[in-house]
Amino acid sequence: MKLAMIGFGQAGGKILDKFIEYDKRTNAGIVRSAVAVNTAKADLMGLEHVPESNRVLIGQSRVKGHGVGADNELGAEIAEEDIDEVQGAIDNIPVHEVDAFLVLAGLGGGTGSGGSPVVAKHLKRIYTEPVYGLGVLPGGDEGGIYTLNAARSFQTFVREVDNLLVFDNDAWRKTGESVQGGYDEINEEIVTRFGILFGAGEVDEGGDVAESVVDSSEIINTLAGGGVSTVGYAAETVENESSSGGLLSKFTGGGQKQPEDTANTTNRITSLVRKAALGRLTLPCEIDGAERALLVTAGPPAFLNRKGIERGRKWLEEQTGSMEVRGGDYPVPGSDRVAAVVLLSGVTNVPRIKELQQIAIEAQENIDEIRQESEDNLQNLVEDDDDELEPLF
Ligand SMILES: Nc1nc2c(ncn2[C@@H]2O[C@H](COP(=O)(O)OP(=O)(O)OP(=O)(O)O)[C@@H](O)[C@H]2O)c(=O)[nH]1
Repeated sequence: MKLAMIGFGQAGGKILDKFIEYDKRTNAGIVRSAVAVNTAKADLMGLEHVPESNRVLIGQSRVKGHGVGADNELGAEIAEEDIDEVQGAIDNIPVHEVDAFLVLAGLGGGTGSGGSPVVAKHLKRIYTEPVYGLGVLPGGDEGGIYTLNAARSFQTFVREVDNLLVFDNDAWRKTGESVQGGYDEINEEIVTRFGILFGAGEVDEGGDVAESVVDSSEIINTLAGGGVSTVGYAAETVENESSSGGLLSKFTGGGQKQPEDTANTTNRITSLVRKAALGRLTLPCEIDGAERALLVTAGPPAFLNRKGIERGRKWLEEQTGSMEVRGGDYPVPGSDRVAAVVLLSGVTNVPRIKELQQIAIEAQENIDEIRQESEDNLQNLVEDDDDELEPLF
């Protein structure tokens, strides 16, 4: 499926950069256009793959290219004020060639957290293509302001997009390591999962057509209906004689596909599907209650089969309780891996989201209290002033 990606803020830009690199490396053909937006000039200059002409610096008159310092209200204000500059870059996207927009951002900071919902709303008003979000939640060790920003931005972002795909940094940091230490690895995890998912709908017509190739409309239908989505992934290395790599193949007569035992193929796929759905999800949650799901099995065509997908799909239906579970192949002839990617859409039983919502409610109550307090103080001041004025007359 072809996407127009808009990376907002530092995290959004870096993940976008990684997506382009993945696209070049794997020939997946998912990034049709890429635009990076930021209030910090240094972050835009640090990007490697986003074309320079598609890097948009906003808020120059307000923050002079230095970022908004985790102030997401300022991030949102600037995005609104400078939306024409963002639109200027989007105008260069051949929108008739894309299947959807994907707005990427870290929700804990200021620029991406505040700006991404603003841009998503704008895109939805102008274009008929679906607008998805890829929102990154902060690590628990990053401090209160990041959590509060994420709590507020999450609520707005999920409302503005057609579906919010979520990645939780907190669930992915290694024990004893802060998130900051491992962004490169984390970003690689993000693009692998979402790359296979979106790449599945982008198989060349002339290429290897497997028994049931995933179509981009199946991805769109799984994401339709809104809400929050999470993705699971599991992979296993296989001895693919036709894999492009491996000097050994020259000597062993590589290129001849070894017919695999069908039962083996089916069993491998079934267990990969279980590992993907029950292992670490991009946003950890209970999988029962997911409204819709999509299963993609990727790998060399000789290692994919319809029976494996059918079994995996049935198992997912039982586990999620959903009647809308789609599934299909993503043939990658040169690969030496078989992978299962499970997209769970419309998930409701998510502890991290409940925690964030609670934080947002408490913050809102505190804000009301603070406002009330300052109004009372103001009133007292006025009354005090009145008291002081009276004796004069
Ligand atoms: N997964 C991932 N998360 C990141 C990365 N960089 C930053 N983050 C997360 O994103 C949040 C901070 O957002 P940034 O994107 O750095 O901030 P910003 O949107 O540029 O906003 P300001 O710096 O405040 O102007 C934090 O919660 C980080 O955990 C990254 O490369 N990968």
